[in-house]
Amino acid sequence: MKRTPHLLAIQSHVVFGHAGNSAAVFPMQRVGVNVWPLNTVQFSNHTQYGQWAGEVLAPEQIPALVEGIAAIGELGQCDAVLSGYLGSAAQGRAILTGVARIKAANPKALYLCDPVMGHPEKGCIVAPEVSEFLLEEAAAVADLMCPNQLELDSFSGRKAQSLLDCLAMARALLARGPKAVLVKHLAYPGKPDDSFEMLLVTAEGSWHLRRPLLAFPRQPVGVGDLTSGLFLARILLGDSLVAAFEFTAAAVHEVLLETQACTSYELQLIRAQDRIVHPRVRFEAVPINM
Ligand SMILES: Nc1ncnc2c1ncn2[C@@H]1O[C@H](COP(=O)(O)OP(=O)(O)O)[C@@H](O)[C@H]1O
Ligand SMILES: Cc1ncc(COP(=O)(O)O)c(C=O)c1O
Ligand SMILES: [Mg+2]
Repeated sequence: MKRTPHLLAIQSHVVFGHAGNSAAVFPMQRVGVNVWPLNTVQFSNHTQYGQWAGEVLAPEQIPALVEGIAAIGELGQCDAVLSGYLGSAAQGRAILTGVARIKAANPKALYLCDPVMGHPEKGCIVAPEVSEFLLEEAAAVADLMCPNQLELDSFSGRKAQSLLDCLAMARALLARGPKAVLVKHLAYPGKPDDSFEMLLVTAEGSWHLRRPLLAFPRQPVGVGDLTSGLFLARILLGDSLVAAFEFTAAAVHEVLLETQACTSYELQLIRAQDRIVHPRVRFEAVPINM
């Protein structure tokens, strides 16, 4: 019988709705991964509501919890670590300590870093030290990185001018260490208005993917977290990087279709759960030869 992979997911938790682990854990479980959620914050709701209650986990708790799993002899079972929104660079460093401990217990374990930096136009920006930490420290350790274009722009210190420019920025990030860079959401002048585009860049090649851009009165939150979680889950389940990329785009699109049909602000993960596992749509990752 094929072993069920185990994945340590270190990101935020919201009591109501879906962001961070609250967007990623259930879909990753639903596709067949044993998820170990380690919640970096517990908030009542995601921050785009403009107000919330709750607390941030003390950074030292992250390696302490990892050590607790080591103490019961289970850490070697961990096949991957996923990290998302960081409250501070200190929290990021605590995650890297945990990653090093896990890689010592299982040298094959993968680390996917989603370098969440928020959207300045939504009033959500991370401290410059977090951006610096992600580029200078996390990128060197991460096996996979999943920025969106805003995050890539922030790493590059300028805005992308074309698709080729996005590709160059993703390649520059790849050169810092990861084996693959998934750009979850492209933005560049001249991008067709009706499409939502993504990019996968590895040492072997680059692939571009288009899916329909859906209209929402308010952009749902947690899409990025859902995207990086499903991408890693499918890799652990044995997909190639390109297959995991195509699967993720299709599954996320299904969730967005359901969310749009319900005119809901929060992602409709429960209603879309069967289609997350068996998306009806398929989007092709097209190789880019430039
Ligand atoms: N097909 C789509 N149509 C319209 N909006 C989408 C679509 N897919 C994702 N989005 C929106 O685009 C943004 C996704 O960008 P991304 O950077 O990947 O994630 P996030 O901002 O959630 O980290 C989110 O605001 C999400 O609500
Ligand atoms: C608590 C929390 N976690 C994570 C996120 C990131 O969500 P997204 O996937 O949209 O980047 C947000 C966004 O507002 C948030 O409020
Ligand atoms: Mg994000």
